[in-house]
Amino acid sequence: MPINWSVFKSILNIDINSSQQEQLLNFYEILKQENKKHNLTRVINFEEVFYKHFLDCLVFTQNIKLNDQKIIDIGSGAGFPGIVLKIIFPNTKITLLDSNNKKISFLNKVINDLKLVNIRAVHERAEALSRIENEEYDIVISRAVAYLDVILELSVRFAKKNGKIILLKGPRGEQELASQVKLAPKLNLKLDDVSHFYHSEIGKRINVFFTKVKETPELYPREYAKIVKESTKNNA
Ligand SMILES: C[S@@+](CC[C@H](N)C(=O)[O-])C[C@H]1O[C@@H](n2cnc3c(N)ncnc32)[C@H](O)[C@@H]1O
Repeated sequence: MPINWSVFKSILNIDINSSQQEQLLNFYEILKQENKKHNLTRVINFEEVFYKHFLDCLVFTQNIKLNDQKIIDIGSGAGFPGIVLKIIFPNTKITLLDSNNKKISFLNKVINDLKLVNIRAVHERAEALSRIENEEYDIVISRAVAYLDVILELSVRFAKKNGKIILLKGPRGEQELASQVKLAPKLNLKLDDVSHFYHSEIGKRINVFFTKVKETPELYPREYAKIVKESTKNNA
């Protein structure tokens, strides 16, 4: 089946050139190949990867202009959204973070094979790395990593003052939103926008945008076990 690249424009108003198309195809081939060994993603049929990974990762760019920002993708997994963002917005500077070394090896292979620059993959936990890379990023993004209040606390310290935290969520995002009401002010975050999107092939997406208004209190992020325990209690 021929690939309908025009949907980047028609659905998301994104212009994509032939070298970006080639990079996405190469990314897909590496993913398919390595998935046989490492079980990186459930979604592997090309059409599904095209809509449910590539296009899905770009929906939020309708709400924010990407150019040369410094971005960290927490829990990047097989490179979503970080690798897709690098291909489509090559001037961004991207850190891909994951606590699973198998994912980091895969991400390094993609970076090398596609000859991507100004992008690195780091094997570490978010709560540990954010104490080191404190307030270094313009944008902190993640997709499908944890419940909304948990990922918010894991993200917050990475963001610069006035930096953005963007959570790419599925249909359950709406219900998870209640968990930010008490937490966001403690983290010095302001909820900017909750963006609802639906497309028959991509599905229902809820993207949540925060701005960091002041520096992060020393307490945060707490130990992972504590964050999850409180989240479970609050969201029971
Ligand atoms: C369900 S996968 C999602 C991967 C990718 N973002 C996507 O949307 O396909 C969640 C990833 O987050 C990573 N992860 C979970 N908790 C983490 C933490 N505290 N620090 C860094 N990575 C974490 C896991 O290793 C896993 O690769």
